[in-house]
Amino acid sequence: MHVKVENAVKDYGSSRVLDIESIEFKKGIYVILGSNGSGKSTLISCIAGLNELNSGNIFYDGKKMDFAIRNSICIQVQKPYLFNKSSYENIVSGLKFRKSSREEIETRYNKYKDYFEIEELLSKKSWWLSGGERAKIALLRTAVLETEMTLLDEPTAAMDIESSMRAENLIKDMAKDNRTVILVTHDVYQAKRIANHVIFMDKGRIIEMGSMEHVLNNPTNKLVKQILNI
Ligand SMILES: Nc1ncnc2c1ncn2[C@@H]1O[C@H](COP(=O)(O)OP(=O)(O)OP(=O)(O)O)[C@@H](O)[C@H]1O
Repeated sequence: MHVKVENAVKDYGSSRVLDIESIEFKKGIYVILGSNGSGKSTLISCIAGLNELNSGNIFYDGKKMDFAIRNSICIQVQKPYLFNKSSYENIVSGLKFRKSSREEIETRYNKYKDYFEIEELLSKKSWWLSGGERAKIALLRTAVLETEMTLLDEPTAAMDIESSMRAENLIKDMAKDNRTVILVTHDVYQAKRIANHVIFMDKGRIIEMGSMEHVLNNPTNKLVKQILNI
């Protein structure tokens, strides 16, 4: 899906939290980095249609948001809510909500369940899971939907190193077949490992963007240079 954000402004009271002239997302993994409060979550929640811009436009393959587009986008928010059901029920809950057939649910579940070692978690009610365990179940619930565009807000923040690596493999697979992933993270190393494109934000604005390779080799912004340790 080709998403174009134009002249996007979002204000909360008198404070402007998003002020973006233009940005486009096509296929691959786009990683958004930036300090706390720089507008990363606001941007992706506006793209997902969870939040409204005060002014500006977002076009999806040249069109405005509608029901079909909404169904081809999935956002995993920073603190995903899990139902107080088994981990299995949580993983397939989005598919059930979208009225997938029983066969489809089983096929998708089996396709994704081994990205993490979740055997022990399956019988547990989600409310008893640790933070990292919940993060794995949430990411699987997002992955099984196989949406054309997936927006992820710090999905690995609570995971241990090995689990983060597994999650990164899953995220790479979410961007296969010309699909798009937009990942918000504070982990520059993670960005270096998996990003095709990188966007740096500061105070609601984009201060640097481009292919990962280009930005790594030719950062122009002083803050970006510092973050990348260049
Ligand atoms: N509903 C709201 N009402 C008022 N201010 C808000 C609201 N939601 C977000 N903000 C403010 O908007 C700014 C941008 O927030 P946002 O969550 O997009 O930042 P972020 O870059 O994702 O930060 P972090 O890295 O800490 O997750 C922050 O200053 C935040 O306090």
